[in-house]
Amino acid sequence: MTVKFLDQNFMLHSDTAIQLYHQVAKDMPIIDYHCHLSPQEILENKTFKNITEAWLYGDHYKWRVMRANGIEEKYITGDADDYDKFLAWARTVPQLIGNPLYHWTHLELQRFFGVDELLSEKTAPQIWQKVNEQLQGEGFGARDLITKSKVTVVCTTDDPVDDLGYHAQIRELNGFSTAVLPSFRPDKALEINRATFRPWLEQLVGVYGSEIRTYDDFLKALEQRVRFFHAAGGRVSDHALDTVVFAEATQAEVNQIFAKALEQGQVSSEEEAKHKSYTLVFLSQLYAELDWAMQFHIHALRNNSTSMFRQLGPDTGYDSVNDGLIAKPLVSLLDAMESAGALPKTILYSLNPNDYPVLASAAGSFQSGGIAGKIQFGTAWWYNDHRDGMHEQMKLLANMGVLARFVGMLTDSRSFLSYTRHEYFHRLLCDLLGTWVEQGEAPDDMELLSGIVEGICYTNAEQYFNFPAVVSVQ
Ligand SMILES: O=C(O)[C@@H](O)[C@H](O)[C@H](O)C(=O)CO
Repeated sequence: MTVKFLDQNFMLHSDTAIQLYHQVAKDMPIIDYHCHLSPQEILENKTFKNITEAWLYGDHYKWRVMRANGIEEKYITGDADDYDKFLAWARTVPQLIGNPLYHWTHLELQRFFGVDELLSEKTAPQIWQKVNEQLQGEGFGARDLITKSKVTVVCTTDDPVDDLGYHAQIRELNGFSTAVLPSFRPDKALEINRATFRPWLEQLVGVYGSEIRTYDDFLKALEQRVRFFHAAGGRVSDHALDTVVFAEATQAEVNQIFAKALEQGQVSSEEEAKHKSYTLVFLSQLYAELDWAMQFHIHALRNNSTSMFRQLGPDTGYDSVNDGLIAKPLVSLLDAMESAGALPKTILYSLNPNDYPVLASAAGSFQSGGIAGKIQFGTAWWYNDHRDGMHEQMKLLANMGVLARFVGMLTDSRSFLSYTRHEYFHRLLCDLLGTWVEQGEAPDDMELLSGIVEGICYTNAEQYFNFPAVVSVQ
C-alpha cells in the first residue's frame, strides 16, 4: 500500500487504525495540561505579522535543528530580518526527514493555512505570501488558533509570585470558552543554592505581604500562593527535578538550613536535599487537599552552553538528556508523601527513556484511593515527543500499567501553532492499537477500542484533572 506523504491516513497503517482515527480521535477536543504559552498573548489575542514571528520567535526546537543544519545564529535568534530567517528555516526543513519537526511543520501548514506544498527554499516565497496574507487577516490571533484547535483547557506554566492578572482578565472575556488556567511551578523555591533564590524570595515577600524571616514563614507564604492559584482555577503543579534527591529531615533541621541559606547563600548538597524533600512533601499535602495533580519533569540537563546561556538565557535550545540514578530517591519521595497521608495525583515524566521502567513501575507502587490512573507514567517529553518516543512510552505503559487510563498528550510548547502535536499523537495511538488488532494481540472490538481512544485523547484528562467547570466544545 503506497501512501502519499501526510495524506488523510498519515501514520495509520491498518484499517483498524484508520477507522479509530477518523471515527473517534480526529474530532476530539484538546486539554493541553502543560505548555508554556504566554497568558498575556492569549488575553491580547496576539496576532503575528508573519510566519517567522509565529514559528521562529520562541521555538527552541526549531532553533536547535537550524544550528545543527549550519545556519548562523543571526538567522535564528539574531538580528537578521524575518524573511531571511524564514528562508533559513525553509532551507533546513528538507533536511529534517525523520524528525518530527518535518511532520509538524507540514501539518501546521496544512491544518492552519491550507498549504499542501512541501516547504523548501523553492516554495518559500509563495508559502511566505500565502501564509502571511492569512496571518495578517482575521481569525489568526492567539485565541483564534486555540479555538480553531478545539482546545477546552490550556494550563500555562507560572511562577508562584505571578499575580495571575492575565488569567483573571481572560476569565472575563466574552466569546472565548477555553479555560486558561495557571500551573504552580515553584522551582525557584526549591533551588536554594541557585543565584535566583534570594531575588525570588524578595518577590515572594512582595506578593505574600509579610516578611519571610524563617522557614515557617516561607511555608506559610507558599501555602498562601498555592491557595491563590487554586482560587484562580489552578489545579496542576509542576516541578523540574533535573536530578531527583531525597533526604529525611525534620522541620527543625530545615529551619536551620533555611536560616543558613539566608545568611550564607549556600548550603551543602545534603542540606539542599533536605530542604527540597521537606518542602515537596509539605506542598504535596496541599496539592492532595485541593485535589491538584503534581507533575515531576525529571532529568533535564539545562543550559549546557555557558556562553549561549549568558547571551540568550534559558529554554533556548541548549539543553539535553540528563542521566543518573533516580529510582530510590523518587520512590522515597513518593513514599514520604504517602506516609504523610497525602500523596496527590502525580504525573511522572523523564527526559531520559532509560528511566521509563523506573517511572512506570514506581507509578504502580502508589496507585490508591480508588482513583483510576492516580499515578501516571507521563507522555513522551521534549526530545522524546516523536513517533518512536511516543510509541515506546505507550507500549511500556501498556506492558507495565493501564494504558487505557493514560491522560494522553500535551504540547509543552511556546507556539500557538503546536496543537497539531495532539493530532500526531492521536494518529500514533490509533496506529498502535490498530497494529495490535491486525496482529491478533487485541480484539477487533471497535466499541472497546473506541472507548480507549476517546479516553486517552480526552475524557481521561477531563476526569483526572479537577478543573473548575470547563465549557466543553464537544
Ligand atoms: O517544562 C520544562 O522544563 C520543559 O518543558 C522546558 O520548558 C522546555 O523548554 C520545553 O519546552 C520542552 O518542550
